[in-house]
Formats: sequence, structure tokens, C-alpha cells
Amino acid sequence: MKDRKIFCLNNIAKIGTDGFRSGYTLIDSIDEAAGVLVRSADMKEMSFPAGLRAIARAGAGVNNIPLDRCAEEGIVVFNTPGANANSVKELVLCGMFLASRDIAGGINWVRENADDENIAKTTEKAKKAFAGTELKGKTLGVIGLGAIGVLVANAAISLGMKVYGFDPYLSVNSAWNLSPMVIHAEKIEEVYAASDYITIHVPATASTKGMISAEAIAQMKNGVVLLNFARDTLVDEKALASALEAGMVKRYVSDFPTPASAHMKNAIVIPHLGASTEEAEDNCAVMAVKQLQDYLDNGNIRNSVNYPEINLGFCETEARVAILHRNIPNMLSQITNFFGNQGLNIENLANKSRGDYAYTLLDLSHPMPHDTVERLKEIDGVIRVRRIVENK
Ligand SMILES: NC(=O)c1ccc[n+]([C@@H]2O[C@H](COP(=O)([O-])OP(=O)(O)OC[C@H]3O[C@@H](n4cnc5c(N)ncnc54)[C@H](O)[C@@H]3O)[C@@H](O)[C@H]2O)c1
Ligand SMILES: O=C(O)CC[C@@H](O)C(=O)O
Repeated sequence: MKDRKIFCLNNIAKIGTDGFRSGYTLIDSIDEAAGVLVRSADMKEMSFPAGLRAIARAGAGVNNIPLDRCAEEGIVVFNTPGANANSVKELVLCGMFLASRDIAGGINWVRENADDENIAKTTEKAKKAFAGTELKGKTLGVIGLGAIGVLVANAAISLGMKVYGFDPYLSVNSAWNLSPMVIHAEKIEEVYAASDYITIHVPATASTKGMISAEAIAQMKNGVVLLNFARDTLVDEKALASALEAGMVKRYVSDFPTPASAHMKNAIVIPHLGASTEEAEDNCAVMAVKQLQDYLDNGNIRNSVNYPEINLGFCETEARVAILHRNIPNMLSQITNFFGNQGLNIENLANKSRGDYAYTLLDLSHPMPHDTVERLKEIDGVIRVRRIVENK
């Protein structure tokens, strides 16, 4: 097997990296890397070496990775959908509890009065300043019903809340997993109008940037609690700060400290702990490493965010070749003709597209001539060719 060098841009749980088979080595720089494992490190301005074939994000959000540039450079990007969803769900529930009574203020009060001999007595007088309300019977709006949103919605139902869910792109899997007690909001405005608590669980993209705008906040109930465990950029922080000052938004619970949110009145800001549990870190690392190895060793793509999924299992013929290319007419016939003209029979072939890009993975009856990769690269529209397996 060819040597496979992997660079970890963030700390990746050992149980994941222990899963690399022999032939893989962890290295200290990206320069020689065939694969990168990353969590939240910002890769948007990084330049990538010519030998880099894949980036595996141990987590859900991929707004730290330049997906289109990677596709253009023949770098397949993976994430690990759902692997940290339970961890985030638990922190969202915690956020709702923290917003419902001033638990943090109460804990601080106890610390500040730790030397008071009569603290047990003064507690009974002081505690009314930290009292609040229950979640049971209140209404929660969940925007984005993916891996996390579904778990949050279902848990809130168990807590006795009335739950509205909004997701115009709901997947079949989410629909299967969602409690039938969740009320289907056809418009986001229904969620704004009905909810005492609103939690957002959508990806950070150009279209979701600033979706919690002044206009959106104006449609929410006075005194709403807003929870953001998705990304800071989803919220217009200027509009939110004014709404918190005015009491229109009672509390903002966020997992994303920014210079603005860290100073906001009535904000509870957590240092990005959503995915920081042993279980989530292990799940993400194991999944990321499996997907990365399956791509590097077998050419199979699972859970990519910039190339289509393809799985041909293990190669059982003499050779396998992987071709990343543009999604334009005549690519497949040029590729199959190339092999046909050399008398090489294609035993298995998979071809799929995703947006502007496509992937062709094929198994051949006989070993390939040594110049196959270079000659395939000459076809207009081909981005990267890899000779994956030679079973001699
Ligand atoms: N705080 C953390 O540590 C942490 C951990 C994991 C994920 N996240 C963030 O949470 C996001 C969601 O994670 P997930 O695992 O649930 O992802 P997911 O892909 O499973 O779910 C996202 C859902 O949002 C929906 N959606 C997209 N655009 C929408 C819109 N405009 N309105 C309503 N719904 C919309 C999609 O249809 C999908 O169902 C991630 O993209 C990431 O940014 C944060
Ligand atoms: O890796 C982390 O700690 C956070 C990951 C989280 O934001 C995600 O999008 O999965």
C-alpha cells in the first residue's frame, strides 16, 4: 500500500487516529499531506499542496473550509453528520434552563457571599432575584430540523413544551425521526409569532447569514429567549444588542463568543462547547477517519460536502481508477472510450454529479499502462485522476 500522510490541524480524538491502518502516518505539516483532519480551524485563507486529496471535518459545520476552491483543486471534503448532535442537544437544553432562571447569577451570588456565616439564612431572602419560570407549557420554535434540531424538538416535547418546527428542506430521515407532536410551521413567521423560546440549527451559508435580523426580531414575541448553537453569523448582532437592551429579547444564549456578544446585556455566552464531550469527539473522529481512509484507499466517497457519494466497496479486479471532473457533457463517453481504445474492459463503473462537479470511479479487467493517469488528465474537464488499486 502507498504511504499515506495525514496532518491533524486540530486535536482529533485518539480513538479516531488509532483507526488508521498500517501505511498511514501522522505528520506535523500540511506540505506533504494526502489528507487533513480538522475541527473548527479556519482553512479559508490557506493554500493547499498539490498532493492533498481530502479534508475530513470532524464535526458538522463546514463554513471554515473553502468548499468550492477545494472542489476546483480536486480535494474532496467530508463532514460527520449527526456525530455530535446529542452533545449539542444537551447543551441547548442546558441553555434553555440557564435562561429560565438566573442560575448563573445565583451561583455567582453564593461565591460572592461564601464567607457569610449566615449564608443559609440570607439565601432565603436573596433568592427571589434569581427566580424564573418553567419550560413546561411554554412554546419552543426550532428553525432547522436536521440532526440537532430533531433531537432538540423531541426532547422539548418530553419536557412538556409545545414545539413548532420549521425546515423547508426537511430530509426523509429527519421526518422519520421527528415526534408527530411537533407542529409543522410552513412559514418561519409562524415560529416567530408563536414561540417563547427560539433555537436555530441551520448551516452558516450565504443564504442564512444574518437571518435573525431586526425585521425577524420585530416579529417575535416580546420577551422571547433566543438560542444560537449554530453559528454567530446567522444573527445580526447589532439588531440583537438593541433588542436585548430594550428587553424585546429577554435572553440570548449563544455558543459563539464574539467581541459584540461577549459584551451584550442579558446574553449567556458559552465558549463553543456544543461538541465538546468525550462521546461527540470520539464519534466525530472515528467517522472522519473511516471516511478519509475509505476515500484514500478505495476511492469511495461518503458524506462529502463538495463531491457526490459513490461506493464501489473494495476493488476485486486488477485495477481501480478515480476521476474527479467537471459536470459537463461528454465526459463519461470520453473516459470509457479512453479505456476501450486500449482494450481495457471496465468491470464496474459508477458516475455521479453534484452541482458543477462529478466523480467517476471504475474497476478494470487488467492493470493500467503506466501513463494512464497523465493521459486521462489531458481530457478537458478532468480535475484529478488517481490510480487507486493495482491488484497484481
Ligand atoms: N455548537 C456546536 O458545537 C455545533 C455542533 C454541531 C453543529 N453546529 C452547527 O449547527 C448546524 C446544524 O447542525 P446539524 O448537525 O443539525 O446539521 P444538519 O445538516 O443535520 O441540519 C441542518 C438543517 O437545517 C436545514 N436548513 C437549511 N437551511 C435552512 C433554512 N434557511 N431554514 C430552515 N432550515 C434550514 C436543513 O434542511 C437541515 O435539515 C451546523 O451546520 C453547524 O454550523 C454547531
Ligand atoms: O469541533 C468542535 O469543537 C465544534 C464543532 C461544531 O461547531 C460543528 O459544527 O460540528
